[in-house]
Amino acid sequence: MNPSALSPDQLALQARARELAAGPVAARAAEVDRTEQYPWDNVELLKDAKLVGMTIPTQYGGQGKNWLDAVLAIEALSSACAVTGRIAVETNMGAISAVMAYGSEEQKKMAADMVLAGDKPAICITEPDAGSDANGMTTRADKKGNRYVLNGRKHWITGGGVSRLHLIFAKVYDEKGTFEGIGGFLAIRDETKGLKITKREPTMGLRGIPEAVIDLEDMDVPPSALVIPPRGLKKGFADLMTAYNSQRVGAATVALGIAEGAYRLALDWSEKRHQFGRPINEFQGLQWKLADMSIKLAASRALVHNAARSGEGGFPDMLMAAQAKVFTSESAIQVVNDALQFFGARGYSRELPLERMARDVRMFTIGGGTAEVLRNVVAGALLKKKLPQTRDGWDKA
Ligand SMILES: CC(C)(COP(=O)(O)OP(=O)(O)OC[C@H]1O[C@@H](n2cnc3c(N)ncnc32)[C@H](O)[C@@H]1OP(=O)(O)O)[C@@H](O)C(=O)NCCC(=O)NCCSC(=O)CCS(=O)O
Ligand SMILES: Cc1cc2nc3c(=O)[nH]c(=O)nc-3n(C[C@H](O)[C@H](O)[C@H](O)COP(=O)(O)OP(=O)(O)OC[C@H]3O[C@@H](n4cnc5c(N)ncnc54)[C@H](O)[C@@H]3O)c2cc1C
Repeated sequence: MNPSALSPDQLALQARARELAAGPVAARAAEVDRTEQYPWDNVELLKDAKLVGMTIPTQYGGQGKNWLDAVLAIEALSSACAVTGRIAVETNMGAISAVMAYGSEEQKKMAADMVLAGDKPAICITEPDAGSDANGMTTRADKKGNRYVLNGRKHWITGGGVSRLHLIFAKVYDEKGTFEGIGGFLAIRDETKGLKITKREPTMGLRGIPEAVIDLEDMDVPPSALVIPPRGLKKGFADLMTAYNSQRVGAATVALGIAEGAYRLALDWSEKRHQFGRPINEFQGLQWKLADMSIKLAASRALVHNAARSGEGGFPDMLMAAQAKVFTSESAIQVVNDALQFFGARGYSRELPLERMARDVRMFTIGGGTAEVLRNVVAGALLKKKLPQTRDGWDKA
C-alpha cells in the first residue's frame, strides 16, 4: 500500500499539525526540555487545533478519527517537540482507546470529557519487578464487599503527577482470594483515595513529561471503576494489550517524528555549511549518510502507516505494531545520531536541538515494550507459537 495515499481530510489534518509544530510548538521545545515542566500551553494549542481526543467517537464529543489520522498529527508534532507528540499519543491512543472500546457508558463519558478538556491519561502497567514480564505484575485488586481494594507499586508512569485519569492494570482476586485475571481500574488523581504519586524519575530525555512512581495504598474503588474487557477478566490482559497496540504504534510514530525533524535539520545544514571551500553535502561520505537516513525514514513511515491502517474498525494488529515499533525506534536512534554528526561540534551543543533529540529518541527501544521483547512478540506471531520466557514455561506449555 502506498503510504503517501492520504485523503484530502488527512492532508488537511497533517497540514494543520505541521503548522502548529513549526510555529509555537517548535518555539517552546527547548524551554520545555530545560525547565522540565509539562507544557500546559501546548495542551491548550492541541485542544484548539482539535488534536486531542480525535479518536474518541463523535457521540462522546470526539471526531471518530482513525489511528492513521492520529499518526499523521503525532508525527508532525514530534518532529518539533517529542513531549508534545507524546501528549497527542496518550490523548488519542492507549488508555483512552481501551476505555472507549471496552468501558461502560459512564466510564466512556467520564474519560472522554476529561481527555477533551485536556487531560492526558496515564497507563499504569509497569512495576519495579515486572517490566518486560508485565504479566508477572503483583499489584492486586481484592474484592471486599461491594468494593475493590488495590495495593501495589507502579513505576515509570508517564504523566504521573500531571495526569488525572489513570488506567491501572491489576491482578483481580474475588472475596475468597481466588485469582480471576488481569483488569484495568480507573482512578482519578486527587479524587481516588490511596492513589499516591511518590517519586519523579530523573530522565535522560523527554523531560517535559514526568515519569513517576505511583503507590496504591488500599486504593478503594467501586466495581464501576473496573474496565471489563470483552472476553472478561480471564483474557483481560490480552484484551488490554490489544488496546495498547494503538499506543505502540503511537510510540513508534513519535520516534519517527523526532528522526524526521533531525533529518530535515541535517539536510538544510549540509547545504549551508562549507568546508574546503564547498558545501559539506558535496562530500560523498555525507551524501551516503543522507541517503541511508532517508531510506530508514521511508521504511519506518511505511511500517507505521501500515500498522495504523491495520486497525480500521479495531486496534492495530499486534504483529504489525511490534514490527513497526522495533524498526522505527532503532532506525530513529541511528538517524538522529547521524543528523547530529552533520553539525560537528555544534551538534553537541545545547544551543541546537540535536542533542535534545538524541536524548529524547533513546527512549523508544525501551518504553512501550523493549526492542528485544517485541522481537519475541514478532517471532511468536510469525511462528504461531507461544514462546514462554520463563525457565519452566515450555514444560507448562
Ligand atoms: C506480553 C508480554 C508481557 C509477555 O508475557 P507472557 O509471556 O507472560 O505472555 P504471553 O503469553 O505472550 O501473552 C499473554 C496473552 O496476552 C496476549 N498478548 C500479549 N501481548 C499482546 C499484544 N500486544 N496484543 C494482543 N495480545 C497480546 C497473548 O497473545 C496472550 O494471549 P492468550 O492468553 O494466549 O490468548 C511481553 O511480550 C510484553 O509485551 N512485554 C512488554 C510490556 C509492555 O509493553 N509494557 C508497556 C508499558 S506502557 C509503556 O511503556 C508506555 C510507554 S509509551 O510511551 O507508549
Ligand atoms: C520514558 C519511559 C516511559 C514509560 N512510560 C510507561 C508508562 O506510561 N506506563 C507503564 O506502565 N510503563 C512505562 N514505561 C516502562 C516500560 O514499559 C518498561 O521500561 C519496559 O517495558 C521494560 O521494562 P524494564 O524497564 O523493567 O526492563 P526489564 O524488563 O528489566 O529489561 C531489562 C533488559 O532485559 C531485556 N529482556 C527482558 N526480558 C527479555 C526477554 N524475554 N528476551 C530478551 N530480552 C529480554 C530487555 O529487553 C532489556 O534490555 C516507560 C519507560 C520509559 C523509559
